[in-house]
Amino acid sequence: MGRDRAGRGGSKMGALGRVGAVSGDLIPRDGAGQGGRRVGTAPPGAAPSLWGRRARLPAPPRGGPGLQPGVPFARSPRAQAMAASLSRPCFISLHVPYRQRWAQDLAASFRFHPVAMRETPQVRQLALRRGAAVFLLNQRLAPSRAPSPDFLYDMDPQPALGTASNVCFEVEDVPGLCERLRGRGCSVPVPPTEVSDEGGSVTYGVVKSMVGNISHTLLDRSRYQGPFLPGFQPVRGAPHEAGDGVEITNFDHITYVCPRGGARAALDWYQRCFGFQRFLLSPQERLAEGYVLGGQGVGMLLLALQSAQGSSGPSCKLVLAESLSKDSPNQVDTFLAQHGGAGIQHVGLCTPDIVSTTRALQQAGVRFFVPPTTYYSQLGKEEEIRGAGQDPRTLAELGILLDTTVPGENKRPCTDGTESPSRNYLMQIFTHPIFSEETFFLELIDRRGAPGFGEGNIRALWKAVQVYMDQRQ
Ligand SMILES: O=C(O)C(=O)Cc1ccc(O)cc1
Ligand SMILES: [Fe+2]
Repeated sequence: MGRDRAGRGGSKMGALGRVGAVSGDLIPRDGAGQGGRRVGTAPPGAAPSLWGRRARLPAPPRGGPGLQPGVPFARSPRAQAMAASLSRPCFISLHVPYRQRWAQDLAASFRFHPVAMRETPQVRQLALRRGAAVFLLNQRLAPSRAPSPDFLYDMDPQPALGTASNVCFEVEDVPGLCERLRGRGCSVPVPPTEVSDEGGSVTYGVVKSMVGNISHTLLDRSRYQGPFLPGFQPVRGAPHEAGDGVEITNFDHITYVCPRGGARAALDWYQRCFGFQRFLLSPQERLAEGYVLGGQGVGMLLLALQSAQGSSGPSCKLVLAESLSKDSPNQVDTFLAQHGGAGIQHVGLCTPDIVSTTRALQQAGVRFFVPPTTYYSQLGKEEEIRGAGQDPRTLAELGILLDTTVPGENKRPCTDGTESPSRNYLMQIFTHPIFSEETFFLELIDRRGAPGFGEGNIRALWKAVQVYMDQRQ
């Protein structure tokens, strides 16, 4: 099992179980990181971890699993065993074709900070971080038709266009999980591999999902004390995050576009292979059908699931979208056509202050979808926004959507007879696609007690994208 991935920059890599892993060419050959060295101890003067502190687990949601939006169902013991320790994403990999503009946008406009870098003659990999949200940007430095084995912690999706193709989860037992997944018929293109440098060692493997080009890196970094991952050099002088108005704390959810008939199959796969649990997006969702949005030119099926809240941190939400629309073009079918198949359509970034973050990002040049003009004037919307304690003019000016999960039910009468603001609502805004095609985009989401998704917001997004696409035709 495993393989040597020798001679690639900045780290020692070896097939697991072998003694004397081949050393990488940028690392002094002093034996550090090989057998005999004590792992798990920080080297003297080690830089602080760029991952931030590991989150302490909030208590799991209580009451009626599966009956409320955002609350997962109980798992079968088999799924529970499989799920043992999938964390929320460590990083999401973006791949950009040779010579295409990259990184500048995420760094300059989205205010993600370059924190660690790895370069070989063939590839450059740059980690960009904001809060606990880390994107790994990958690019080839030379043209080639063959898949490059040179991308560390990932596989080469050989992109013809920019794509977000890998989600990395932290797990406790990489070899064990890879073995179990192989036993379930999954393809494991990168078998468990150990990589080390002076900060310690990590083990990772890459498994292909059954959705389009999406793969998952399974990573154990419990024995690593360095700033990012072995093989990466910290980027010096990374700017301080405070004070630019942008507050992004972590990845909230990842939304996939699946081919027709594919969402249910993907749901089954994530339940069976990763032990993810289904949850209802909204109270209107019916278990057997999923969340079907129809009418007014919208046609989409959504299914949602999340990883178990294990010992390794908060869970990861996945939303699976499938087109039911006969109208074309629409955002889901257009994604499939331009992306060349299923894949990650957008990533939701959590913010505790969507107004300030949207404003700061707009000033930095980020373009957002504009909701239909009727959104803020629809019956009851202004009251809903005010009831939530937000200002309708500000939200309209910035294009932020607001949805209370169950309109009307959240208002809590105060003892003096007035109503206090609704407590359970969420606010969202969606960026234009970040690559040159109409495929991958980002979302800001500010959750105020609402763990699910809002029907009004999804409809408004659908329409906003539709208007944008119609204009570009
Ligand atoms: O509301 C959200 O944030 C979602 O992620 C749901 C969703 C899924 C697919 C779309 O094309 C639009 C919205
Ligand atoms: Fe989303």
